[in-house]
Amino acid sequence: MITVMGAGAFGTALAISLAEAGHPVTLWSRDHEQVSAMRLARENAHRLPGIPLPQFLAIDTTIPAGTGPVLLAVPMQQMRDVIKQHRATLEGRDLVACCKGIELSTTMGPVAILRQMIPDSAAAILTGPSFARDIARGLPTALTLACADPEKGIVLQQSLTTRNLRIYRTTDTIGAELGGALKNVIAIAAGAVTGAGLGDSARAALMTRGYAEMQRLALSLGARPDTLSGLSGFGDLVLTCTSPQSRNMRFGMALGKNEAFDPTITVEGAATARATLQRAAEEGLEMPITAAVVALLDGKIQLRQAMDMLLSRPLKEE
Ligand SMILES: NC(=O)C1=CN([C@@H]2O[C@H](COP(=O)(O)OP(=O)(O)OC[C@H]3O[C@@H](n4cnc5c(N)ncnc54)[C@H](OP(=O)(O)O)[C@@H]3O)[C@@H](O)[C@H]2O)C=CC1
Ligand SMILES: O=C(CO)COP(=O)(O)O
Repeated sequence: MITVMGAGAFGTALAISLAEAGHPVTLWSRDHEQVSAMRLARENAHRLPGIPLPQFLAIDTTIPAGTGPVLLAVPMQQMRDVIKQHRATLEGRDLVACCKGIELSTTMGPVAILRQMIPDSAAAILTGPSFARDIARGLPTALTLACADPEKGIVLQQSLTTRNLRIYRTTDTIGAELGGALKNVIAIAAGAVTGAGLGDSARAALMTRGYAEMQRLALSLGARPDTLSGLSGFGDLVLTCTSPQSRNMRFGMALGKNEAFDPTITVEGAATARATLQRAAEEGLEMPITAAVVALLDGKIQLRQAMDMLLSRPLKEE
């Protein structure tokens, strides 16, 4: 039995794909009302409207006991609390983080948190370019499964691959989690540039220099270059910085247009930008785009000033 914790857009999409592949799957939510509504309507009307839930997908507020893998598809800043509350049930099981970000209070990534909280379990992360709605509609997607234990990695890769989820494997958990976390920060910046109407050329420059920032921090923290250039890094950066399906990009677009953005929508890049800047400072690294995103979020500068700051930096070699 595979358990997916978090009946948000991503958790629901993964549960649909896995259930349709014939796996016994339980989709867990903390919310009794949401569970009743999903059971009745066979739809997650709040987070993934218009997509039917397979009849054989179980939906519950209780995590089924057993030994099957557990996918944690809750937002990054909530993951530690969720694990704390369910630690006894999760102990000894293979745990797969399905979130993208860096914890603000500790600057730790999801795999590091899993290892710290439940050291007896295998800790992995599933990440890469994939919109929940695309997965749920059965469209083809490719993801990266990172697990430091190569044998566990193979088992998880095999059990989570479905007709429309093609999963690649790596042991580089640092690279995989940082790629997914940092691309959201750059997507906010790309959205801001787009929202302000600064043009596709500016966005391409920003994505490229943003990628350089991602590499700078990730390589300094021990990531492998090929992970950053793979699905979880470059791949997800491209998707998120070019599609208004991305909430991080849409949030950035609102910033660029000086418009309000619905605060109930999950935008992982905002807290992660602050955590990233803190971590970069500890490493003695400059991350000017991330710094500009944080200053914009804090209302310290306007977009034009952010662009001027970036454009007036000392000229250097690429
Ligand atoms: N959406 C996408 O296309 C993709 C998302 N991701 C990643 O997946 C992660 C989750 O995002 P997504 O599913 O889109 O987010 P959503 O906003 O759609 O859903 C978040 C879910 O987490 C639940 N949740 C939040 N806090 C808690 C808590 N303390 N205890 C239990 N459940 C909680 C929410 O429950 P409730 O409704 O009760 O608040 C909700 O079901 C993010 O890190 C995101 O980056 C990755 C790839 C694609
Ligand atoms: O991570 C994602 C796609 O890979 C989803 O991006 P958003 O969280 O910006 O919607």
